[in-house]
Amino acid sequence: MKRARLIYNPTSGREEMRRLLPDVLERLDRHGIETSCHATTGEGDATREAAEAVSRGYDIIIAAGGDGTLNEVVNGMAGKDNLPPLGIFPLGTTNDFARAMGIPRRWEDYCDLVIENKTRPIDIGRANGRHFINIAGGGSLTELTYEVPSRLKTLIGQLAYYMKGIEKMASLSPTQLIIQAEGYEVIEGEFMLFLIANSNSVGGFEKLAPDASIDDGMLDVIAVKKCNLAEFIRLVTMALRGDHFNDPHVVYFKTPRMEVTSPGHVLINLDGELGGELPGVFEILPQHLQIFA
Ligand SMILES: Nc1ncnc2c1ncn2[C@@H]1O[C@H](COP(=O)(O)OP(=O)(O)OP(=O)(O)O)[C@@H](O)[C@H]1O
Repeated sequence: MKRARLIYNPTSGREEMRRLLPDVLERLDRHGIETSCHATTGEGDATREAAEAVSRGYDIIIAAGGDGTLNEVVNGMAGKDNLPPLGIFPLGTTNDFARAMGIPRRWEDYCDLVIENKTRPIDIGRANGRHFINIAGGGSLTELTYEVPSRLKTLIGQLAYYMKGIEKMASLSPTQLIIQAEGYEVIEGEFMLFLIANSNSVGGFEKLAPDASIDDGMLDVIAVKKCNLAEFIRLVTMALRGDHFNDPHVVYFKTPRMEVTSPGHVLINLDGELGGELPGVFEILPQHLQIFA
């Protein structure tokens, strides 16, 4: 018998996990996976539980919830030795990461992947000691993810980000950044934002970093140089189609590690959550975690 720990956000996805729980547990148990559960109670709880599950030597950890819960679970696990593989039941609105990994929508299909032990290694990003799996970034526009009220988010999903984004563009301002990436000369200048992608699915922009691969040991960095509102809107439209790489405002490169500093006050966004502020050291932990996928 294997032992699994299922950490789920009971409020995610119209409380879907509560409904599915008996069937999920029964299916796993029938195939030799004895699963105990923890319903998260609020911020930070999933991180504590995941760290505890690693220490207690569970064979499998499963995170059920939105990207927030997943990020918390990864933060509880990453950096430790002897990590068990991680399963993901995507229950949120965007589920960026699960989409990038091609995780099946049907819970039955996903349980079967866990039962058959189908895993693949993934890179984990680290920024000033905290971890991210999808994307990190900074600059005024990346701050909008904290400002979308969560009730609005669940009501109308991704549209909320775009609405807030349009509202925010009017007050878009550049920041002075110094970017020191391993393998490159120092880049210094005024930027609208910088994004560091680990996977290639970012808030509906599937073509933002089409080359980003989850297991290549590299971060894909996209920085947008100072431009006016019209130019920026044009760039966003181009980015939806993946045509932004030839634009003179776009700096794009891959690196395993980089340091970003600024004389200004710049917040760091990690997987849509607030992750401290610059200066920041961003690095990749190559193939650090096994995911059922
Ligand atoms: N019982 C709970 N009640 C309220 N908030 C919770 C609870 N458990 C966890 N949380 C918090 O809710 C945050 C968001 O959760 P999560 O991302 O799983 O759900 P979501 O908002 O449905 O997903 P998405 O962000 O994709 O819309 C988590 O980061 C966590 O801090």
